[in-house]
Amino acid sequence: MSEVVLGVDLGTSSVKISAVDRQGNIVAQQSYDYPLSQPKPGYSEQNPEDWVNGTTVAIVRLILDDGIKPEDIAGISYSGQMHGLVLLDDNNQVLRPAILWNDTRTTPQTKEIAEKMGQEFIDITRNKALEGFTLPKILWVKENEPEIFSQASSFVTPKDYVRYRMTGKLAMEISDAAGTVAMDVANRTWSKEVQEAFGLKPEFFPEIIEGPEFAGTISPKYAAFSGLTTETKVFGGAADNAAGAIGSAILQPNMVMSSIGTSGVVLKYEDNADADYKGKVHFFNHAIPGKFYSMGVTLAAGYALSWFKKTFAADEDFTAMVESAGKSTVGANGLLFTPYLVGERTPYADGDIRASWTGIDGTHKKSDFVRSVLEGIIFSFKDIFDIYEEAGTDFDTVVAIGGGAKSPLWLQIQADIFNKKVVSLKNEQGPGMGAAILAATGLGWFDSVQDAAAAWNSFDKEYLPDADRAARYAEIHAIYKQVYGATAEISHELLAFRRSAK
Ligand SMILES: Nc1ncnc2c1ncn2[C@@H]1O[C@H](COP(=O)(O)OP(=O)(O)O)[C@@H](O)[C@H]1O
Ligand SMILES: O=C(CO)[C@@H](O)[C@H](O)COP(=O)(O)O
Repeated sequence: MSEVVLGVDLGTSSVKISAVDRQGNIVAQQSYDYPLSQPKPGYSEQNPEDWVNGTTVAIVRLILDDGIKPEDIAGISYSGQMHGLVLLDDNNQVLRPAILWNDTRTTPQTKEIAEKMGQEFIDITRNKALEGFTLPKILWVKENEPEIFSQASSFVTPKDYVRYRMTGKLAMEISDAAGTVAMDVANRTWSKEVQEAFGLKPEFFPEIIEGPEFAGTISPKYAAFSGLTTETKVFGGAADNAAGAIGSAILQPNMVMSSIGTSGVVLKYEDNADADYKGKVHFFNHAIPGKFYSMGVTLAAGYALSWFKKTFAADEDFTAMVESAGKSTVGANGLLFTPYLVGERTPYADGDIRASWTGIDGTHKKSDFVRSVLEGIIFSFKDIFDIYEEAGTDFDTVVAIGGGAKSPLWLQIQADIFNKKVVSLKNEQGPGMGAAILAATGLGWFDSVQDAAAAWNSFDKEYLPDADRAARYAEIHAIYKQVYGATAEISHELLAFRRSAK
């Protein structure tokens, strides 16, 4: 077999590794699931050791089951779930479970940041301090677990931790560093203002590296553990959404990415740091050196569908359950679902909002409920599209990626609700492909990330909007938009009631 690169996509539900040859073909793929721990309402944690073990099992299977020769693996890079806090001691030992991107315990810390730094925080980090970002998590540990924080000497985000375990070298790649909201995004450095305002030492912040930058080789210890050789070169990688954008060739402002993973994301490529969305969407450094991207996030997208399946259709096949929505109608016969199962980010930065069904009728069938979930998730994406449209941005093509892009019915629902052309990839592994592209660029197989993304681009089927369905969806989306305001107070009271339970 010829040379390959490995793209390691460290998601929230599983790690998926794609072996990609020099022509951009995925020659083998392996994945490994790991659990999510939700010990209290709003909490979401994982054990970093599960990421390392899952990654290692998938690599071992690529070697033993798929016949990938270790000496043919020229390079490895990563895509990683963003914002998770992995706190490390002096010896780089993990001090507590990682606090993830969808953990919303940090509302007091987000208020503290806003009160202390106000507009200056948004001007520097280009983001509002939201619950999911890493800085509020750091402050939460500092305030709530001082004995643990006193032992902390550094921190990293999830895929940067896995890369550390594979190479022995600690660093943070820039698109994930931006997602900590402790960076001066336009100047591409850690922000001294943020460090001083919150009493965090500069040494606490690891070195920042670029997406395609060489980060080391596989360490002898990890080679013995995994079967890899110490010749394999390792490169920085990207935050999963930046990697997804690279893997789906979102390289021009007329295209957006729609990703349905555990979270949901609408992402736009930004050539420079000029755009000003006033903190309504996130704005981060890209893993393409010198570039940026903006995005809005639905906290529970694929998660909402998986929750529905686990709770109401545990014995059904996933694909069959999703396709049963075809028996319902546009608008699920008047049943509306909002997907705020773990709070929301965009457009409502509200960690305490919760999901709802409105309009349940005695005639509704299970297929209506499935369809309402699929539609509610996409209505929430449409809210993000509306922010971009209000800001005067225009685009004509949506590239759909993530586990949710496996369903043709859901892709058509996206086209009809967005009223735009939706394009799928030959393989929905956008982030894994993005990670492979960063390794290929780092190895010098291509002159730039853009060249690699264009060469390995694998657009597949197009889904065009139907004018009648799009018009019906526009009517229902206008009703959907009223649900947040109408349910927020009740939702907050219910959560307070739940939290007060002994
Ligand atoms: N056959 C399917 N049709 C539609 N959606 C699916 C299907 N299988 C899985 N999914 C959705 O894909 C999501 C996982 O996507 P993935 O991109 O793997 O997430 P992550 O990167 O967060 O681990 C699940 O939460 C699930 O809702
Ligand atoms: O918090 C965000 C982006 O800001 C999430 O998109 C995470 O990056 C997790 O991604 P998935 O596991 O859903 O791919």
